[in-house]
Amino acid sequence: MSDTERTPVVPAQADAPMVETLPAREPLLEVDHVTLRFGGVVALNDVDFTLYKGEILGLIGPNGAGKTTCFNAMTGIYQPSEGQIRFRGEKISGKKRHQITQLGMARTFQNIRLFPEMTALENVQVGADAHHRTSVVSALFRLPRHRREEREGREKAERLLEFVGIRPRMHEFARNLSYGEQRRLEIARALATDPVLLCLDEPAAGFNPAEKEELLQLIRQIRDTGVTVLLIEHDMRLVMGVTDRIVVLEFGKKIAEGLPAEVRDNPKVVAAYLGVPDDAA
Ligand SMILES: Nc1ncnc2c1ncn2[C@@H]1O[C@H](COP(=O)(O)OP(=O)(O)OP(=O)(O)O)[C@@H](O)[C@H]1O
Repeated sequence: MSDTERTPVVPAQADAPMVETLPAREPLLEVDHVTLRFGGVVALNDVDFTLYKGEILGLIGPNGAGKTTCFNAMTGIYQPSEGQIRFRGEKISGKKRHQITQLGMARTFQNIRLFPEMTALENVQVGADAHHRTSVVSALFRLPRHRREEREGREKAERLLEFVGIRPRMHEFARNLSYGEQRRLEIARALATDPVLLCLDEPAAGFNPAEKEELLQLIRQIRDTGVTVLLIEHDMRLVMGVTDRIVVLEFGKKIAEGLPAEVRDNPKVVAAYLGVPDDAA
């Protein structure tokens, strides 16, 4: 895929046309009857759903429902025992992590994974470096092309830090950033690979209500630049406020899928969240 097919998330895009609120119905990621077992544990049981281009999809469910396993299967960490996952029409199975990144998928992790001894700027530049084309020779001798890419990478990293709201902290070591700033930095680093799909694994974990609200705004801004977003979350209220559609897992099975209001009123979902037995819901 050429770089021009991607929509980079940088402030230069701020005046780009807004994506329609209604999801475009072009499939981007297809989870096709996926079952995934760990020994005797069926972490995903015939899970089937599609993520459409331009939407914010919430993947929710109580603890142990299979959300992270589903994410890990989508991002190539686990291979499904049965079924398959397609991203932009291509099978994910058998692809290496960097190939999936090159295809345009980026993710953040439930437990923050930054380089603590690098600055915020350097952490983002590492992401942007994935797209550099210069050879080792060019880098070693600092040929003009390499120098230009280095400069562009830095400018892009600065714009991304501005976009996520932590540019004033760009020279700070990642370990010195506040928890909320580190979460934003993770998002900036993921965006540096110019993804078409950004997968966020519980990005609001540990946030207070004000921080959650700010994060929702950031997620909307990301979507408005043309990036499709998949959001794992178990805070139902948070998901309701930002997603176009929601898929609900419980014990590895999809128990509901639909618009936020439909999902919220679904008795199975209410039961799953309140721990009410199915037949009493
Ligand atoms: N590597 C693994 N080996 C064995 N079992 C696993 C592994 N990863 C996940 N599981 C099991 O698979 C099931 C689904 O776990 P998963 O972490 O995907 O749930 P989750 O919905 O992300 O939960 P949480 O909200 O607590 O993060 C659980 O029963 C879990 O114990």
